[in-house]
Amino acid sequence: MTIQTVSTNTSYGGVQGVYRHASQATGTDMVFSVYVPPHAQGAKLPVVWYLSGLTCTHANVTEKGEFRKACAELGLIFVAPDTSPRGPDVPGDANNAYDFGLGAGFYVDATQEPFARNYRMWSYVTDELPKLVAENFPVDAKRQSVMGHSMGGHGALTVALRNPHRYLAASAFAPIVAPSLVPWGIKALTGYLGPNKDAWRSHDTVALIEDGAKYSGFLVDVGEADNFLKEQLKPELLEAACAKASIPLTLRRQAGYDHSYYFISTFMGDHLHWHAERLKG
Ligand SMILES: N[C@@H](CCC(=O)N[C@@H](CS)C(=O)NCC(=O)O)C(=O)O
Repeated sequence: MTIQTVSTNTSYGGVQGVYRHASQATGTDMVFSVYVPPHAQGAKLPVVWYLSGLTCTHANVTEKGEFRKACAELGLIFVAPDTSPRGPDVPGDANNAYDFGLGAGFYVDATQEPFARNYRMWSYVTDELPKLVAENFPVDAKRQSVMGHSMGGHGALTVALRNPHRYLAASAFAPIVAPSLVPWGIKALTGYLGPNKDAWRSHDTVALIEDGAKYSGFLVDVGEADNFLKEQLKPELLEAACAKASIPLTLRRQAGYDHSYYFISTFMGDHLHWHAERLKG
């Protein structure tokens, strides 16, 4: 599997790169970013996966996430995939809405037409891209963790709950915790997986926990001034599910913060320290 370098820039003594490759999973070219911190030659480093939210590419967090200083200090590789397949032949939302189709893959493998061929973001982020990154960067595959924002917070929590031994830590900014119950999620899961709600449960954090999935603990930040908090995010449902299942949850309600990268970048350092603590060799 080969990758093409789009750009590299030195930052905090490491290298911030952007790369392109032909994805088998999505049948399209995909672009992703990787930050490799300064490290001793031959060293293998832990890797943090960051899954982005609606409308994002790799670029939003790469440019606005302010993760590099902490990653350089903590010795963490940081990988940011795109949020959907893209290209002239990839079907999107019929009305060009921002919350379905391009930029809104929801980290599932679609089963419904016309999306099933390209919208395979679950396979992409849990299988194809990890293999590609391990082949091309100094990754210690035994030390991986995952975080994300909003739709990507949903992705991070579901990926962790379904692969608890591979991802040693999981955290989220403003995650969609119960997509089966909120407008963004209902639209996406119906469109990609069809109307049978049984098929949605393995892509719903609260449902996965209700169905018995276990995890060592989550760090979740939400902003109290986030316009999506009450209708789409509903952190109280995660709080209740974790309490019932005895899954440790650190849920922080941050006064004054909204849904934006001003919020994410403020608490990015806290999250990376949380991950580094759990990724120690
Ligand atoms: N206000 C946005 C809603 C989508 C949104 O807030 N997206 C979040 C993730 S759910 C985001 O990170 N947007 C890109 C950015 O802030 O850079 C829109 O209508 O495009």
